[in-house]
Amino acid sequence: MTTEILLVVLAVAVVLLGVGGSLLVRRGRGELPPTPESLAETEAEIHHPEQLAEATDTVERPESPQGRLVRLRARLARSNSTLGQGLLAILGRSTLDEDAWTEIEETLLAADVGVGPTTELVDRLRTRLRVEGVHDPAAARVALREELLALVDPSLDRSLRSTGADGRPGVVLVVGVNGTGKTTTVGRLARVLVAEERTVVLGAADTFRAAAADQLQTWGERVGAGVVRGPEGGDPASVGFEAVQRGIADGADVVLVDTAGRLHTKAGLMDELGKVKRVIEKQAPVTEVLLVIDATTGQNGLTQARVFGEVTDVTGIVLTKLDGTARGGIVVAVQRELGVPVKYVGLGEGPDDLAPFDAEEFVDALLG
Ligand SMILES: Nc1nc2c(ncn2[C@@H]2O[C@H](COP(=O)(O)OP(=O)(O)OP(=O)(O)O)[C@@H](O)[C@H]2O)c(=O)[nH]1
Repeated sequence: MTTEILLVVLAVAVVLLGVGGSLLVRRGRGELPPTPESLAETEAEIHHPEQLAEATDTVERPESPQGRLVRLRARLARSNSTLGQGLLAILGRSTLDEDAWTEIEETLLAADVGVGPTTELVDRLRTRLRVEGVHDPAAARVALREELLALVDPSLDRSLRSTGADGRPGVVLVVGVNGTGKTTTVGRLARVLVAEERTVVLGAADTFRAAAADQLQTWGERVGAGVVRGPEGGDPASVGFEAVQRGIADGADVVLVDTAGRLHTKAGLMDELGKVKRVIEKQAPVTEVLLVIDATTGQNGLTQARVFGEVTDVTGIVLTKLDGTARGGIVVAVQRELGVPVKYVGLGEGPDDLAPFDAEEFVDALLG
């Protein structure tokens, strides 16, 4: 008998706790706790910044993006020592014969610079050293630096297009195959923007991977950014829509939308990304489409770039994991492939290891 009473009390407590918890999560929206029906596709959960600030003890202050590439240049130099130091060693030889130029070519190709840009660089450097009668290693280094720089192209506009018009937030759509570090990049970009004193809302439109939304929520909580997420397997476009709607309502500066990249057929990908963009643009124009590519995947990364470039208007590239590869030349190859600039590079696993890309810093880091 006593056991039965105890069980009843326990059951009542569990029910009360459940209802209380649901109300707590959804407070301020004047709604009842969610029913399975109310978690329909179009329903996205909204996590307000003030709720998040309460939930976390301390909101972090991320490192300013300025100077990050300088801080991280040692990682770039270390992983790409064969490229920079290798080229300098060959150019430092007393005579540059055919074999030496073949070696230079092979070094550039091994670093994923790509056939076209490699031929261009070798031809220009060769002509230049001959015409200018360069013999000493210091002068050869200056010439190499200038030619590498020309390939990376310092004239490209690498600023993030994150400013909206007419009082609406800028909208940055982040696309790419899952596993490239896309979600991590969205979280890191939020930190870059928060460090620049901008307010951010994150949209977890990668509804196919529940962990992606959880990850994003953690990133958001750490910097006090609101996160809009939907039910697992829900409609990514509606999450994007609600994220931008929330950004407008909160007067946020930027909305960053993480998308799913699990689709490998071009038609499916086109349908999905096209729909996300179209639906979002009922609220505000997408100001930037960033493609995330894992630098360690070489040719595979370039193939991905090609496919994404065909299905959506990519306006900027983020190259992740550049600290873990000797293929730094992919910066050149991928820019050529898409005709759009690399805007950020990932150089480590830390939350602030995403650096705004700078052509001169990059080339100087390569040459050590
Ligand atoms: N060394 C290094 N690791 C990175 C970099 N960018 C991301 N990572 C790591 O890669 C791991 C996760 O990347 P992914 O497996 O691609 O997962 P994700 O970030 O959720 O990415 P998506 O699946 O694309 O959404 C994490 O441990 C990140 O810290 C980088 O630039 N350098």
